Amino acid sequence: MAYFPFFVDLEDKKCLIVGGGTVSYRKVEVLMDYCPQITVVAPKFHPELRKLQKEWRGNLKLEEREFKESDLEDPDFVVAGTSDEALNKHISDLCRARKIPINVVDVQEECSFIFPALIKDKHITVAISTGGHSPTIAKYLKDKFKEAIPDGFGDLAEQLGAYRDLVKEKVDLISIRTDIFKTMVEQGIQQGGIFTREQAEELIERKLAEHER
Ligand SMILES: C[C@@]1(CC(=O)O)C2=NC(=C\c3[nH]c(c(CCC(=O)O)c3CC(=O)O)Cc3[nH]c(c(CC(=O)O)c3CCC(=O)O)/C=C3\N/C(=C\2)[C@@H](CCC(=O)O)[C@]3(C)CC(=O)O)/[C@H]1CCC(=O)O
Ligand SMILES: NC(=O)c1ccc[n+]([C@@H]2O[C@H](COP(=O)([O-])OP(=O)(O)OC[C@H]3O[C@@H](n4cnc5c(N)ncnc54)[C@H](O)[C@@H]3O)[C@@H](O)[C@H]2O)c1
Repeated sequence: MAYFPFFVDLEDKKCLIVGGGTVSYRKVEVLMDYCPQITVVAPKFHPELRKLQKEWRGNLKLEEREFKESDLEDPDFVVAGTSDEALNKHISDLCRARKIPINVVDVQEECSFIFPALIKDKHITVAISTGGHSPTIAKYLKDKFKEAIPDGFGDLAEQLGAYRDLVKEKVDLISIRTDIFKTMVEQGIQQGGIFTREQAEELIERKLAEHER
C-alpha cells in the first residue's frame, strides 16, 4: 500500500531520538532543517552530533545515558536508531501503545511513519517514497528531480508568498489571480529566481486592465 504524505509543521515540536550513532546523526541532520526541539538519548554519541549541538544549542539536547520509559512522557514523535534491535522494538511497542508516531530506522514493520527521500530549498519540500519497496529508487528519483528544479526556486517561492495578500486584495476574480500567479512564476524563472514587488504591482495593474478591455 502506498503511504500518504502529510506535510507537518515540526517547528518547536518535541522529537526524541534514541541512539547516538551514524544512523541517528543522519536523522538529526535531516530534521534540523524543520526546527523541532530534538533530544537525543544514548550512552555514547557520534562526534558529529556533538559538533551539531555546538552550532545549534537550544534546539538539540544530548543526554548521555540509557533510554528509560519515562522519556516517552513528552515527545510528539520518536525515532529509534540504536544498535540494539530488541530495544528498538520495545520502544516501537511503547510508542504505539501511547499513540506516539514512531520511526524505527530501516525497520518498516516497526514504524508508524517512514522517512521519504527529501529535496529541500527554503519553503519548498519534495518528498519521495516507494512505500518501503525500494529506498534506492526513492534516492534515484530524488537525484533526478533535483536536477529538474530551477536554481533559486526556494527564493522565488518565498518572494511570491509575500505578494499573495496583495493579489488577493486587488483582484477579486479567481481566474485573473491564477493567471497572475502563473505569469509571476514563469517570469521569475526567466529572471533567475527574482520577481520584485514593483513587478508584482505592475503585473496586477496590467492583468486587470487587460480584463476590462
Ligand atoms: C528514503 C530514505 C530516507 C532516510 O533514510 O532518511 C530511506 N532509506 C534511504 C536509503 C536507503 N536505505 C537502505 C538503503 C540500502 C539499499 C536498499 O536496501 O534498498 C538505502 C539506499 C542508499 O543508501 O543508497 C536500507 C533500508 N531501508 C529500509 C530497509 C528495510 C527493508 O527494506 O526492509 C533497508 C534494508 C536494511 C537491511 O538491509 O537490513 C527501510 C526504509 N528506508 C526508508 C527511507 C523508509 C522507506 C522509504 C521509501 O518509502 O522508499 C523505510 C521503510 C523506513 C525508514 O527508515 O524510514 C533514504 C534515501 C536516501 C536519500 O534520500 O538520499
Ligand atoms: N550505519 C548505517 O549505514 C546502517 C545502515 C543500515 C542499518 N544500520 C543499523 O542501524 C543501527 C544503528 O546504526 P549506527 O551505525 O548508528 O550504529 P552505532 O553503533 O554507530 O550507534 C548505535 C547507537 O545506539 C546507542 N545505544 C545502544 N544501546 C542503547 C540504549 N540502551 N539506549 C540508548 N542508546 C543506545 C549507542 O550508544 C550508539 O549511540 C544498527 O543496528 C545498524 O546495524 C546501520
